[in-house]
Amino acid sequence: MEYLSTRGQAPVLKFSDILLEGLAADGGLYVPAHYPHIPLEELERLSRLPYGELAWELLRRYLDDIAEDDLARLVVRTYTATRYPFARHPARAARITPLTWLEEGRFGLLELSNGPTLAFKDMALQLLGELFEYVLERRDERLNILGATSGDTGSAAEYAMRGRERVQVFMLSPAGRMSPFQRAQMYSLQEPNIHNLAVEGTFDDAQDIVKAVSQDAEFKRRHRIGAVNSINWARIAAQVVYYFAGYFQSAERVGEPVAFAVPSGNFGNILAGHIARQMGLPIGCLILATNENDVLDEFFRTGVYRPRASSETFATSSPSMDISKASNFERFVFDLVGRDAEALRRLWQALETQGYFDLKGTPYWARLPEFGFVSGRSTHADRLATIRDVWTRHGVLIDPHTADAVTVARCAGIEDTPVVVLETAQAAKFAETLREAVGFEPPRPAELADLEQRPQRVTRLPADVQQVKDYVAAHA
Ligand SMILES: Cc1ncc(COP(=O)(O)O)c(C=O)c1O
Ligand SMILES: N[C@@H](CCOP(=O)(O)O)C(=O)O
Repeated sequence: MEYLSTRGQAPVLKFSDILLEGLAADGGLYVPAHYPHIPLEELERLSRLPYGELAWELLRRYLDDIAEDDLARLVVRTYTATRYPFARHPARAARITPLTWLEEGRFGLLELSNGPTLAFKDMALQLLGELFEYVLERRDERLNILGATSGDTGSAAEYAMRGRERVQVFMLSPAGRMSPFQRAQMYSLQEPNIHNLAVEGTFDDAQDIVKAVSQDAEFKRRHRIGAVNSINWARIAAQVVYYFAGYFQSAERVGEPVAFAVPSGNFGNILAGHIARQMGLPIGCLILATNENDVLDEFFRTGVYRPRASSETFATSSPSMDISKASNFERFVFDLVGRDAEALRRLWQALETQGYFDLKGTPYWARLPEFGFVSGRSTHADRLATIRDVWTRHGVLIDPHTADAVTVARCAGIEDTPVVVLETAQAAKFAETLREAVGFEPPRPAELADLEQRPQRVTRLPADVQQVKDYVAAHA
């Protein structure tokens, strides 16, 4: 498989190169030259495989410059119940992403947050840890990973990379905008290859810094800068797998449509659903849910994409989705404009010069229904009411991000297909909001009982590209 940049002005590369490259040299994001199509009879066969084998079958189509046997070994050893032990019902942990029906056959939760950091980011990042080590060892290279987090990517990346000899992680997090549990997960890590930098700003500021540093070609080359955010295509590829796993658990028959509801911020999670759909998975529709930071909902309702400034980005009770500039949206728009890199560049130029683009009235907007998106937003009051309702009626505790998707999915009025909500984090990460909703704190795994009491290690920095570069240069 060849990979090209959405902006069309960077070299075409193979998978192992883009794994280490992260952001493309022209500022775009790497995408595969095509999405492999999986016919119905092949879907039937895949539906009978355990998660690890399913992952290998799908990933080998994208990661095709890694020897198939080696990839099988890396993938199968990643997707085990030992790495993803925290299933709602321990007997179902072997499924890796078990489905919990709230209404049998009609409305369910796909558990994606049973890994070490209790968020769906572990689904891809545990594999990325293995892939980085494999490729770096074969090339005898090292990598300095620069990442940005709104709360969950950071800990998942750090847990996956800690102690790995050839990798250092520099993770920017928005100071004061994550839950105490999320902060403690990252800042309590003491491994010398982990560097936590609390930036005075929002997630978008942090992500802008990551992109600015990555676009300084000389700095990137000198310090061998790589990415763990969904900038990195390997993240998206690994996330595609759980749509297949969720589909096979929920469809009455292979071939029948299923809708997926996805709590969204940086657009990586739902982009993976879009790709699964392009590959032939019978996804009826993709229900995109935002919190009060509703830039993406605005686009799907009006055709206007208007990223907002940090000063207009609210700190909400689903903090990991406090994002107003969705990085991966660029990959979707690339498909929407018929993979025309020049058209894509014109739209991103408009973002630079006028702060928005408007697709209403264009042929692109007319094509949008083909892609099956439905969208909606949720507020603090909605998420509290939903958490309370799901607990009272079903005895199931959900986290605030999942609650946003449940809220929006319930309003979407989909009656004719099962609806599967992606459960992106465990309630334990957001104790304060859960207490407000149901009156008690959610249980957590015994091994994390003292998490917030552990000593923390973090460096505070202003949201300034040069200061981040200086820090990386001094510690890389
Ligand atoms: C718990 C949780 N839910 C949902 C999201 C949104 O996912 P995405 O940024 O891929 O749209 C995030 C952050 O990425 C998250 O951490
Ligand atoms: N919500 C994320 C933000 C980063 O998204 P990513 O998927 O691009 O890594 C987080 O929790 O950090």
